[in-house]
Amino acid sequence: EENVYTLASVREDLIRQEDTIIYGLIERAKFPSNSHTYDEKYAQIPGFSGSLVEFVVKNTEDVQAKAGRYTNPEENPFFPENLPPTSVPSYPFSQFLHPGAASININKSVWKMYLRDLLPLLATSGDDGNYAQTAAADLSLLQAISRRIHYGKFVAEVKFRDAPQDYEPLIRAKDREGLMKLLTFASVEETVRKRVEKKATVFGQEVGLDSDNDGKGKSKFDPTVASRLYKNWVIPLTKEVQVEYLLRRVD
Ligand SMILES: O=C(O)C(=O)C[C@]1(C(=O)O)C=C[C@@H](O)C=C1
Repeated sequence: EENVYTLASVREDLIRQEDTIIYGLIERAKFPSNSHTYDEKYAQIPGFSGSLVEFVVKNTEDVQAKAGRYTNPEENPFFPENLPPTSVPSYPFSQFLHPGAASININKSVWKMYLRDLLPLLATSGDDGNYAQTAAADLSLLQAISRRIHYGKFVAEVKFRDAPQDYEPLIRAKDREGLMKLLTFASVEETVRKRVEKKATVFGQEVGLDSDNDGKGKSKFDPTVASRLYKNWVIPLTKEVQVEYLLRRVD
């Protein structure tokens, strides 16, 4: 098999994805809240009903679907309805996941969390007119967060293969609570949260040539937003994906 997933390799991948999410936070924090971006009544785009951010995300997903993005089982669209098929030659992505994985997409929850919970923490209030740029920053951050959360499918498959005898009885009994307990590693979660806050502090600081001033300037965003994002939403939703995946794992 081309792509071998192990608990160590999926955790390494999750660590690398932290960087992408933190850069995404920094890029979005560059803009103020720009509430018109999210206002359905503001946009008035001919032939489209919805907000500017919906317009940008839907249309970008259309283009990326044609370019093959969603043939990779690590990717999940926000608007899977009416997405065009890929128009490029297909790549043989490893079929590591159980086929039930394809029916798991919790991007509706990710979207709601992003608009309702994350943006108010991240963006200072204000309006600078850069709505399209704001929507583009939202899109990359949403995609990074979604990819991380749905990576729970791979984490769960690895855990199942490592200990089917522990998982199978809980799956058959549809014991969500038991599964949640079995897949949880509290100390790993704590390490993740602390590392994310440290990375956010380091990546968000001003870098100058005078080392006396390093880390003294204004941070590009509040690093605790990154750790709160992980603690309150990213880790819980990754675990929800793991439970949903496992419940479909034995048929
Ligand atoms: O590393 C794992 O084992 C995971 O399942 C990932 C993760 C996370 O989202 O960071 C989720 C659940 C575990 O309790 C620890 C960490």
